Amino acid sequence: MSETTSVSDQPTAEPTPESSPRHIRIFDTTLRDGEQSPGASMNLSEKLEVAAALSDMGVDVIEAGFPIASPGDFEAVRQIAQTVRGSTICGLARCNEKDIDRAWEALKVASSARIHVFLATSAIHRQFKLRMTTDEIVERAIAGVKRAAAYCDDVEFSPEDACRTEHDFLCRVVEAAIDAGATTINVPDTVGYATPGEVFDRFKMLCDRVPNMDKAVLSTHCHNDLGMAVANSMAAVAGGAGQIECTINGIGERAGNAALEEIVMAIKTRQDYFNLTTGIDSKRLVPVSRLVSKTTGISVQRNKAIVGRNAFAHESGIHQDGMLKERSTYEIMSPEEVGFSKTDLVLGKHSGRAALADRAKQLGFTLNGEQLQSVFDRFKVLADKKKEIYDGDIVALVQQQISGTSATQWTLLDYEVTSSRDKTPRVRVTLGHGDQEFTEQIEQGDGPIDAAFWAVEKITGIELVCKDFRVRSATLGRDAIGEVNIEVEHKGRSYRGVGVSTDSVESTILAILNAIDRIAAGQNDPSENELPQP
Ligand SMILES: CC(=O)SCCNC(=O)CCNC(=O)[C@H](O)C(C)(C)COP(=O)(O)OP(=O)(O)OC[C@H]1O[C@@H](n2cnc3c(N)ncnc32)[C@H](O)[C@@H]1OP(=O)(O)O
Ligand SMILES: CC(C)C(=O)C(=O)O
Ligand SMILES: [Mg+2]
Repeated sequence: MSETTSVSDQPTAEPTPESSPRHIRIFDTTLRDGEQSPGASMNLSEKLEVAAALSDMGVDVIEAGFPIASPGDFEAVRQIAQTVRGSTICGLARCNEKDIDRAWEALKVASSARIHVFLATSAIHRQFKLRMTTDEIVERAIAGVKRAAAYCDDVEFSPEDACRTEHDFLCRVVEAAIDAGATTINVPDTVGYATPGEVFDRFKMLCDRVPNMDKAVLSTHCHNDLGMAVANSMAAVAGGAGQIECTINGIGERAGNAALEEIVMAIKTRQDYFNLTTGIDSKRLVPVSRLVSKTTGISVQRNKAIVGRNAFAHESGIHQDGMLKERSTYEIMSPEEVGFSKTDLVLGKHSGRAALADRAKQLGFTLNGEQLQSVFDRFKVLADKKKEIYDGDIVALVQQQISGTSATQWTLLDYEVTSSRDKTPRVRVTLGHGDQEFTEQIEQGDGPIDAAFWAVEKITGIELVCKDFRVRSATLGRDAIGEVNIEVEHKGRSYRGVGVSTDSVESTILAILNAIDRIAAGQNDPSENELPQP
């Protein structure tokens, strides 16, 4: 590395912003649009818990529901308005008297309340859904905003489907809504159709063309039908928006809304580029994500940005090696920043020695080069069989190494077992000894384990009396490692053996071979062979 380069240097964004960052309001609509996700309905106490968590996290505005929708929604908005402090509480209303009156009825107890009035403006919605002319839409929008403004001074107006609305008409409606008292103008991409370039142009167009645009905050509300909700939200901000509407985990109607955690971390991580800030405590993102997932029953996909289980997990050896040397090689933000406890170096078939040695060390084992190589070779064989390697797997592999199995003179090359309820088990075992191979196939014994004993005895010519046989699961999961511990008697002396594998027959054969190695080495005191604890 050259003297002038620091490890924390990221590629420089152009141009480098010099002014102080612009604050972006975070408007969370998990409890309203998020709840519109099929199957995501929440009950009153769940909504209260989520609202409190959102407020604690620093959300500026919480859209708590759509009070006219049902008595339950009304009560949830009312109780959230009554109990949650620190955030503005908002309720949604169509552009009609009943909706707006009902919304205010629920919101009036809030210390800071907002009525959010919406009316679609696009030609498709005007013609087919509302069956209204452009003049009627403007008139209705004005009347709705005025009614809301008579109740409270914080009124948001959304021209629904704004991103498919003709520019001229959108400007006309927005100007009229601001004149009528709207303090926030939300420009939704209701059907997730827009692209970032188009969103930027539309917001810029509104800033340039609507004469009273400076009297209201512009807001963005993007849906994720084409997977562009977050990118579109950021484009809106670049075009002049000061508020972003989003939901935890990106839940919402159809493919969902822009994900709050992604927006917040994009702003935080790329402050060098965007020069923006939010009031969100990013350490709350993972806990709140978990809460919403548990409450709605909508699980978070493993590879979900920021809050997914894999978001800070690295499995590849090359990445893990880089991470162990310097974390910024493969992490653009720290897991602790978003509320995870730590980076997860997952051991699996793509891992290398550096990560294996590191994990063994964390588990209390310091391996020398030879030991590491031996454990690594068996680790790779195991990793080919198992999807995930748990800490218990590593402990078992290292213990096997320390207890001397690697020095075996007999090695298991192959085996095949056939067993059924009524028939005598059949086992074929192939062992290696030096550069020789020996295969024995027998049909004998009470079960596959017994048959394995017979086959190994036959090949090695060493007679064994099994005094103790224990199998325990050394790890978790259905594909857990089975650790077999045996005590055998040979010529009046006792010997122990241990074997580990995901297959209990294989663990048994490995344990027998381990005991046979001890017989050959004269290690007949079982107490000496006890496995060291990590
Ligand atoms: C883009 C969005 O996310 S908008 C919010 C969507 N969320 C929801 O719809 C969830 C809650 N909704 C509900 O519980 C119900 O739809 C209710 C209670 C609001 C209304 O129920 P209903 O009175 O039975 O009406 P329904 O839902 O069948 O149809 C909607 C009506 O509202 C009208 N409407 C739709 N948007 C608006 C609006 N912004 N302003 C005024 N009227 C509107 C429609 O034209 C239709 O009227 P019509 O029956 O005269 O044709
Ligand atoms: C109510 C409005 C803002 C909405 O959810 C949308 O247009 O997607
Ligand atoms: Mg929406």
